[in-house]
Amino acid sequence: MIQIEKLSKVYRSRGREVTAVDGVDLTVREGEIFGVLGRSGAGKSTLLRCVNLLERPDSGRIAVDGRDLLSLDGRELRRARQGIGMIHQHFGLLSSRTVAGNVAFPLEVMGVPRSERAARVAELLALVGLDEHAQAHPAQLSGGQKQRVGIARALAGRPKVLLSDEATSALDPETTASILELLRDLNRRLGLTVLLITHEMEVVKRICDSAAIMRRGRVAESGPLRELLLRPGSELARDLLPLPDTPPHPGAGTTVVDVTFEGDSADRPFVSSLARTYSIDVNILGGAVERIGGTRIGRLRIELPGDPDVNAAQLAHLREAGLTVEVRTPADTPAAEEASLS
Ligand SMILES: Nc1ncnc2c1ncn2[C@@H]1O[C@H](COP(=O)(O)OP(=O)(O)OP(=O)(O)O)[C@@H](O)[C@H]1O
Repeated sequence: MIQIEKLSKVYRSRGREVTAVDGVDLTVREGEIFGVLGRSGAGKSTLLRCVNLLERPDSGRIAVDGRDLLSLDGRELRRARQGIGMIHQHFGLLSSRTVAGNVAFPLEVMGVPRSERAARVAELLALVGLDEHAQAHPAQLSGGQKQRVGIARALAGRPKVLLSDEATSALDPETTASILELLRDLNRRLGLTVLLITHEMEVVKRICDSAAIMRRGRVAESGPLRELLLRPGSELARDLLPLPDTPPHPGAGTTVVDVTFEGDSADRPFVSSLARTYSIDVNILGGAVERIGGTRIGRLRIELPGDPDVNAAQLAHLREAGLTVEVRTPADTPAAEEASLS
């Protein structure tokens, strides 16, 4: 649904150049929720704003629903933008207008006749659960309600794509959860493709089907969430399923292994199977389990007696059980892990 190829954007001001987006390739499939994660300054906002050409990239290609946006003329681009809604961290509502007036605004701009507008506004407000607040003004609403107005307004042109710029960053955890639930619900009911940017792991964990990690203008890794988490060396797994940093340097005579597994750990008694098969003591150093997209994915850090070279059979045993197995080396220091989202 969204294809981004070799996209670059450089800001130039007062003789200084900042490469905000640096050769990004990204594919967002139709009907999925795709999260771009990264720290402040990573280039997320710039990337998102390039997708509806609020920001014009220096080079690269952006296709939305099969249309190459950079090749469109003014009128065609305006039409294409109707198919791309956007919501913002600070909602961007017009304080002088009522809730209904805010949602009607894009319909007026699109030239929807007055006779049709009221019904469409009512439909949109019902969709986001705000039908009873149509005549309220933004100042009378909570943050969550304001974002619901923002969502209703973004959906006015029946877009296929919704861009979300840190839509829950200004909200408390409970309200965040309800807005994320609404986005998931709209995604399913309307077949809406959602591209969101966030610095909150919680957002990715709760609703994203796929994700990318951005760092210094580049995509460090991207793909379906489940695949990413099971991929050896995954930064996302490191952040989403953190393990304690004990021990940063595996001591001589032991092997420290991070094992990533899917499904209930009870269904996969790999620790006891390993201990039984090789008559060894397996020490569990830490673990994390999360429910992601309906499946449980977990990571466990375990310690086996003996150096890695004497544990070849034991490691093969784990791999044969379909587990992702990563042997910790002295290079895996906390400092190396700290770099993950920077
Ligand atoms: N209009 C601008 N002019 C000059 N530099 C800019 C402009 N907008 C962004 N930048 C710079 O581009 C880089 C990427 O910024 P961007 O806002 O895209 O990152 P971000 O990941 O969205 O971070 P944040 O969450 O803080 O907005 C930063 O170094 C930023 O200072």
